[in-house]
Amino acid sequence: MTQVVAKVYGAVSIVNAIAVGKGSTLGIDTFVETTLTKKEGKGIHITSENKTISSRLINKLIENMIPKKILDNTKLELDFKSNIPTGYGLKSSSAISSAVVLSCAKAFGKTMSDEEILKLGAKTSIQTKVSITGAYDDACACHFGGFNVTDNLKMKLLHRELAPKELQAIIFLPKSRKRGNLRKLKEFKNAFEQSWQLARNSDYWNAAVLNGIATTSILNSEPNLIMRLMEKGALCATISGNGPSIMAIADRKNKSRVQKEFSGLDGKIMISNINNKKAYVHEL
Ligand SMILES: Nc1ncnc2c1ncn2[C@@H]1O[C@H](COP(=O)(O)OP(=O)(O)O)[C@@H](O)[C@H]1O
Ligand SMILES: O=C(O)C1=C[C@@H](OP(=O)(O)O)[C@@H](O)[C@H](O)C1
Repeated sequence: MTQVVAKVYGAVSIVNAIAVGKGSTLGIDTFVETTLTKKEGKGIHITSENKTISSRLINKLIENMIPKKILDNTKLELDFKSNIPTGYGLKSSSAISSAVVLSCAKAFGKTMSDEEILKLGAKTSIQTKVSITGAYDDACACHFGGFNVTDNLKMKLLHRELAPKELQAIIFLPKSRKRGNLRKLKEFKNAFEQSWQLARNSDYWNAAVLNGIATTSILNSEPNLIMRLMEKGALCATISGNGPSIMAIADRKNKSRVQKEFSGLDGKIMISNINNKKAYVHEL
């Protein structure tokens, strides 16, 4: 029996990649932890906090990695612990993908580069329709932490750098989980291209504000909220990913004022530190 544990962190968006195929992201210290047990036998059994779940994404990742002949003679048990809310734009799917690939590679003695791990996750997310572009931007931030700037269509990480670790992400999770019409994002390519160019030049806060004004306007959210958060001293504010979460980055001095802006709204508030740590895996 082999047992391995992989831990991968969460992230927020700076620039949504759907419109122009290029994105930017920032690591935060939410996480997904996978414990993989490999035994003699057959079948894949997935649990999340001890409840059985089914996941096409996870099954497909394993199928894409491990030859059928080997899988037919191996029993795999994967248990997930996660504090990343799923389906809010906070990168749970990218974190899960990296955690599965990292743990399978370790358990089966497969040497994979970071790029191979990330590309496999991105390709599988397109294959299973979990993402549109492959979300290579999200995958990089979950895997490496810090700021990341990517070309998702080429699956290339163009730049990454550490982020100021004293800052915090203040994240609002609206009670209504409705997401807007994503096809509309492509009608405003110019705004996203400009926003990505700012991120490419390491001007992340302006990039995120422009992304925030564009995404809130297009996805029927509240552009005014972005302005109000900025007035309260946020360094930036935007919808994260396709939403519906809204994130603001602030220093500790302005955190409470920014947080208060969310407190009258219907939903939950989450505070997270910035993450610059890389994902990791080890054998138990
Ligand atoms: N804990 C989990 N267990 C299994 N699958 C998960 C888990 N978390 C996320 N996923 C996968 O990720 C998808 C959510 O992806 P998406 O809608 O892009 O939101 P997010 O921004 O959280 O990544 C889920 O539908 C599921 O396929
Ligand atoms: O489907 C995709 O390719 C993407 C989905 C969005 O993220 P979420 O899945 O977190 O909403 C977006 O931010 C990312 O740049 C690309």
